[in-house]
Amino acid sequence: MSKKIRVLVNGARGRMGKEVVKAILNDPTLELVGAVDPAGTEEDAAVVAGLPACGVLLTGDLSDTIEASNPEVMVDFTIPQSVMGNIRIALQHKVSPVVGTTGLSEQDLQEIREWTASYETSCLIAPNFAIGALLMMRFAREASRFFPHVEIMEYHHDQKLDAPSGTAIKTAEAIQEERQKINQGHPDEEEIIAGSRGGEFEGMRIHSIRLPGLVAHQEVLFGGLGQTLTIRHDSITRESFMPGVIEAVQRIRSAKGLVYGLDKLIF
Ligand SMILES: NC(=O)C1=CN([C@@H]2O[C@H](COP(=O)(O)OP(=O)(O)OC[C@H]3O[C@@H](n4cnc5c(N)ncnc54)[C@H](OP(=O)(O)O)[C@@H]3O)[C@@H](O)[C@H]2O)C=CC1
Ligand SMILES: O=C(O)C1=N[C@H](C(=O)O)C[C@H](O)C1
Repeated sequence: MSKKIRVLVNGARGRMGKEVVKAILNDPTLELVGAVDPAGTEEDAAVVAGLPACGVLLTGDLSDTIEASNPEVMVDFTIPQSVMGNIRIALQHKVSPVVGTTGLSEQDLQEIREWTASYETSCLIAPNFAIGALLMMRFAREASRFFPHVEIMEYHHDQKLDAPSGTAIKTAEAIQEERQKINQGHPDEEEIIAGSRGGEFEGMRIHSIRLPGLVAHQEVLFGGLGQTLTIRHDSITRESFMPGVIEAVQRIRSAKGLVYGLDKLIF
């Protein structure tokens, strides 16, 4: 059997981080070598994730942990405020980041692109790792050729920090690349309550719903003459993201520079 890929999980106590720790420990091609979260509690990462102990303890400092554990890949599910710093630290150590954390701007992506070039290390930024969500984005892009009038509704749990979701932004970008430019809605429409029409992206409206009980869901709604088309994806549990995360970890070291979107790595 070929050598296992050495992986560090950043944000290992979080909702996604715990799921990733489990997925890595259950995959025979991967080895968990580090688990970072700010409290650095020194608890066993597997126990925190609900499995029997694996011997990897939670630590608090990313640089120190990279130096001590020598990972090849860092999986990052942290928070929008810390992700840029984390990516830079990983790249400086020639560790490839596989990043699920959302909230990155176009300018951030450009900066990461430059870092990957100067440190000669690849990096994946993937706003969504669920294969069904990638297909939803692809189908939405295709549909927008025939239905240019579109609104995006994204639904998430109420602990989410960023709005709109990374997936909604990526979907809007994909549609914008494909459809003819149009102005949607009535030219004289007026918002009686500010924000009622949602966020605006290149003439498209994005609506962000936050409620307990939700995980991650999105509808792309198209309207045409006498008809509507709805393309919907639901992540019912966070396990939905794990096959994509594992594929990404296995493939990122063979990629070059910044890869934006898991579709670019696997389709
Ligand atoms: N791409 C995808 O497919 C998906 C992306 N996401 C994205 O992943 C991110 C995480 O989501 P989720 O797991 O729900 O969030 P959580 O809040 O549950 O987890 C984030 C974790 O990161 C920790 N953290 C905060 N700052 C740092 C830091 N500097 N270094 C290391 N760890 C840190 C937090 O610790 P503490 O609580 O102590 O601050 C927390 O344990 C979000 O941006 C979300 O949008 C989520 C699902 C799928
Ligand atoms: O915060 C989440 O939960 C999710 N975030 C990602 C996003 O912003 O698109 C992916 C998924 O929707 C879950």
